Amino acid sequence: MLRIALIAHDAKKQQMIDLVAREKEIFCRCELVATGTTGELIRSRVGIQISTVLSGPLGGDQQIGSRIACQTLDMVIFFRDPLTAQPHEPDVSALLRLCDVHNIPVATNWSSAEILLEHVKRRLGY
Ligand SMILES: O=C(CO)COP(=O)(O)O
Repeated sequence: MLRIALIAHDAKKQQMIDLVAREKEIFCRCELVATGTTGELIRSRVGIQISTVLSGPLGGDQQIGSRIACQTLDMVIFFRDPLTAQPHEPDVSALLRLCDVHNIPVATNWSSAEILLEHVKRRLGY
């Protein structure tokens, strides 16, 4: 089963909910993990099974990064807010850096997420 991390900064959380709701059938067939607030929102608004780590600013990005380093994640969708400074910017950079270190596909906006999901659909035989 494909293991996908879902993360969204506050200004992008609605976009993440919209994406997961739209592609619910696909996401239901994946193993999902999210940072705390993103995951709780997805769970309550979309009604999909998703495990959570800590909230991003409290270490959640680092926990996701650890999974990337341990090779227990296959893909990351991380809707970053490029217009707002984040107190945990070093953690955000570290997570994205680890995706590059371990060659993990990462989408940081809607268009790239759609392209990654096309790949997921093909893998699932759609
Ligand atoms: O801050 C985040 C990613 O950097 C996301 O964390 P939350 O999902 O807990 O809001």
